[in-house]
Amino acid sequence: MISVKNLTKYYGDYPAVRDISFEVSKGQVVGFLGPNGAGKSTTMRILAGFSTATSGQATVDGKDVFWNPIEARRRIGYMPESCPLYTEMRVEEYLRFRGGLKGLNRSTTRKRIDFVLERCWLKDQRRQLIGTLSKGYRQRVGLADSLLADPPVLILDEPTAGLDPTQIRETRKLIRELGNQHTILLSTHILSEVEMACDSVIMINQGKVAMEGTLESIRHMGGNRSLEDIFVQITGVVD
Ligand SMILES: Nc1ncnc2c1ncn2[C@@H]1O[C@H](COP(=O)(O)OP(=O)(O)OP(=O)(O)O)[C@@H](O)[C@H]1O
Repeated sequence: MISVKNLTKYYGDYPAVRDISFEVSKGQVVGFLGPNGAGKSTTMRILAGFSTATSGQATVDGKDVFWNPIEARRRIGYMPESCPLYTEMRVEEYLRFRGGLKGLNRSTTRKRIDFVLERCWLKDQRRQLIGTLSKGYRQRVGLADSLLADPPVLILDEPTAGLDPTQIRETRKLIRELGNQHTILLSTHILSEVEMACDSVIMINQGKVAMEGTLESIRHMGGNRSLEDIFVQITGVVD
């Protein structure tokens, strides 16, 4: 469903992503795991069509991200790390606006808004100004937006960052449920999140894929140690 081949991205002279390749199969929830600055957001932004690559290939549902960007983007719901929401709009108004941008007709937009407001626990906030929402609620609006057009692929960049423990738990549960209908690539540096929400893991470090596989196979490759121990060894982060 997502295929990345030899993807490289330089910012000036700095290689943020270095020749990475990976595949995400249909229906999988995959954790994109790595320390700060590993290149997760950069890769996700490229996949979502918000940034160019220096070289390499990427397809989403068979559509080339660089050569067929409109078709590729139609298949992706992207939630960036900090959602660029319009603070002067009300939640429902914003989602209606986004539905229009995504090419949904009015009746589909209406139905989908009701669905995503319910799914993302936003029914009581539908008429609230986005600027008056707390960070956690803004994250929910970002998630609702990514689900709006019912895309087959969700690319979620640290969806639980900044949430309180209850919201984190609810969001992980939601992601798990969404995994029944969507292929999901989810970035995080929270290891327990991967263990709770994901089928498999792609670990990246310094712009390169360091290890990938199911949680079981990663633990096996790492000598049956915990995911945390393996992560610390790979990333060289010391307690
Ligand atoms: N627009 C930019 N210009 C220059 N360097 C950038 C830019 N965006 C990211 N970088 C650099 O590229 C590297 C990878 O950044 P990226 O945001 O992809 O990492 P990340 O894995 O998402 O990190 P985090 O977990 O902290 O969000 C970092 O060293 C970062 O400083």
